Amino acid sequence: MIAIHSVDFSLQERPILSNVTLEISEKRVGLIGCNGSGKTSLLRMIAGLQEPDKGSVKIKGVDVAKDRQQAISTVGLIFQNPDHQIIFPTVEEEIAFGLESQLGDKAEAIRKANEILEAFGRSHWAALGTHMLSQGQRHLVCLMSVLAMKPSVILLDEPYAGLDWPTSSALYQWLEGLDQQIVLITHDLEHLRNFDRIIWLDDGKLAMDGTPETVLTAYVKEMKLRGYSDLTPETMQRSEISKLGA
Ligand SMILES: Nc1ncnc2c1ncn2[C@@H]1O[C@H](COP(=O)(O)OP(=O)(O)OP(=O)(O)O)[C@@H](O)[C@H]1O
Repeated sequence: MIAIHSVDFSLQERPILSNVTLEISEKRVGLIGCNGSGKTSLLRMIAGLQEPDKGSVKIKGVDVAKDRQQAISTVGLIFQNPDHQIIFPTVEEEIAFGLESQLGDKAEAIRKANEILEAFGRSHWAALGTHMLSQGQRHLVCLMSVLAMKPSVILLDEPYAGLDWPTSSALYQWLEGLDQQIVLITHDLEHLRNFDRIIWLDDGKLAMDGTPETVLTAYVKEMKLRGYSDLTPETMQRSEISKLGA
């Protein structure tokens, strides 16, 4: 469903993603890697918010960077930082905004916004100012805004960051029950144990791609190796990742 072909992307002449090719049809896909390895950049590309310098990203055959109208109803991205997403003064307006452009009906959009608020036990938030909420609460508003629109692909960048334990558990169960395809970035590997596929990015390149058992095991081993040693070029050479051909 998601076809990423030979993608290169640089910022200020620094390579961020190099020759990334992936065909993703699995329902639950985890994206892992160290800080700065290019995970968010790749997710933004799948959402069509960033065009690659070279190569293409298509969902169901649609080039998501070129056909924005089609992309908006197909794919939803929940940003790592809610302040990059929230634009409206109240929670209800924020959630209803995307729904209104999707449905073309304000009253129906407001009804659906309140439906999702109720599903998350947050009906009392509807009239609250978005600026009055904590960072974790604003994150939940972003999640509800995207989930309410039911895109066929949902992209989540660190969705559990900043959420308290009950909200995090509720979100986990909510995501498990969704029929949509999910691509999720997280540093909390426990959330990925039941996933269908894990993609590991390292320094903008594909390091490993496979089942959680294979990839998470290799990743943890590599991270321990990096954490316990000084990362000289020699230790990098000896590390697992060089054996993986990354
Ligand atoms: N606007 C920007 N200008 C310049 N460099 C940027 C910009 N945005 C990201 N980068 C760089 O691109 C690289 C990849 O960033 P990206 O956010 O994709 O990594 P990430 O794997 O999601 O990291 P994290 O786990 O810390 O969220 C980083 O080295 C970062 O410094």
